[in-house]
Amino acid sequence: TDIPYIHGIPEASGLPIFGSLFELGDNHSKALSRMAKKLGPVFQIRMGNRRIVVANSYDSIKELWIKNQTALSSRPALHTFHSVISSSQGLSIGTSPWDDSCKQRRKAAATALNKPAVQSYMPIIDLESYTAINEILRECDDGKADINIIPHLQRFALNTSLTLNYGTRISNSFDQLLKEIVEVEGAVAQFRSASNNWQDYVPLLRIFPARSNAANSIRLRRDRYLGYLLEKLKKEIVNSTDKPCITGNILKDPAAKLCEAEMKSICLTMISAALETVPTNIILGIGYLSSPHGQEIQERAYREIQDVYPDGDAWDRCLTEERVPYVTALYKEILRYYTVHHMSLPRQSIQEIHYNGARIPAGTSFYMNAFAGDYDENHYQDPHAFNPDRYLGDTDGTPHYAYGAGTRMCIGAHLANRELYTFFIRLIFGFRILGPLDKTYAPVLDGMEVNAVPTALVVQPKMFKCRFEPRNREDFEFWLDSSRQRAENY
Ligand code: HEM
Repeated sequence: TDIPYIHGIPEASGLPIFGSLFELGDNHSKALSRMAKKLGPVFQIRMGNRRIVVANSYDSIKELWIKNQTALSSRPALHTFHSVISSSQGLSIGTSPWDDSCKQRRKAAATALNKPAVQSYMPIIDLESYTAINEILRECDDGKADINIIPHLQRFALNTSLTLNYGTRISNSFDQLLKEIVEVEGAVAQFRSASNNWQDYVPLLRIFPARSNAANSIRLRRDRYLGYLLEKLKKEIVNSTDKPCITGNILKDPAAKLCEAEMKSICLTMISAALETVPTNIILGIGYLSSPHGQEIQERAYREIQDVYPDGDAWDRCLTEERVPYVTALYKEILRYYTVHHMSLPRQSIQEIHYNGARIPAGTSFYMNAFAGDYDENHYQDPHAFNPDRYLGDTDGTPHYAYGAGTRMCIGAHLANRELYTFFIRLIFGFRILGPLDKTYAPVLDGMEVNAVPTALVVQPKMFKCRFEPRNREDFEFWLDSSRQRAENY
């Protein structure tokens, strides 16, 4: 193994050469939780020739990821992703080992995603959530039609990412470029998934070229659209027809200390990071709200929105303030309950870590079983129940591990929270979300079983349908009109 056996940390038994790869199967989070029942919350496993320390409880994650955050600030380099997929456009921030360039890119991106910056992007969230909700309104047939909302939400996420980065919007759901980006980014995520790429752990498997060829073809397709978007923006800047956006700001800023490759890295980070995570949480949240229990949650949220906004101006006011605690609690519970990155993103230590008397050497890989941490019965009361109330009142510390934890925690969390809040305020204020008439399309509600592709990096919701019954069409048209008018002036 890359790192020798670590004394003082229990070890899962495994096979020669493959280690625990067979036992881990398709669903790493589930398999690791099973192993944790025998071995305790923290143990070491071998995946091929890599030794990995895995944390499976809320407190052990806190101890390793937060208390030891300086030591745990790097990311491991994996063959498929780091040598094949990323050889031309560079690495995204979330896959970069900790070095000066990573620090600089992380800092630039974090500045572009801090609170004041995010507030300046709210017109984009206004426009994109308006567009998606308007589409749902046109399709809903006053609550009589069973709707699959996934395509609407994919377009919302992609347009938000593209507009933030390049000032570009795709005006039609069925645009080729949209399909291409969604397909390629989905495939890239598959290459990052730990359970899909045995050649990352067993070097012998790299002599079979099929997987590398597939990764190469995806890389070329990704290069094509990233290049197209950047060139388009550069032309717009020359013609002074560009819209304000992150990449444009960096391109135009002579003081920006980033080279072209670093800027490209930020662009691909922003596109890939938000593309699946935000819409998946919205989709899963809508699925839950459409259930019988979801009806109670919606009605309570609706009442609380009305209490805060008796004049009916929640649609606009949610862009500038977050004043309905129950809706904040709702999106936090959606983030915890579904924890869409079950295994977060892998880490590598840069210093020795002392844990429970064991000395874990620098250079060790660490996996966070975030789903297990977010369902830890020693931390959450009745974790399998969907219950926004757990986030009301004084709640100390990290509410959940959906955004990871520590030094390399998600830097888009604030933007994502604002998107989730805006979307749910608008949806719940505008519609009653109901289950489908055709019950074969009812959503799966279990946080783990809802995932159609357990090997994927981010949960892929199983397809479901639901109905949207406008609470008051007249009010709705008025709100949509206010967003439309703002969009025209944007
Ligand atoms: C609900 C939506 C989102 C979820 C659940 C999510 C989740 C995560 C997770 C689990 C990590 C790994 C953290 C760790 O290792 O501790 C991460 C990293 C990251 N996320 Fe997010 N994310 C979301 C939205 C976004 C958005 C909107 C952006 C930016 C536009 C973004 C940008 C990033 C970046 C740049 C990193 C890498 C940080 C680093 O490696 O230093 N994320 N995210």
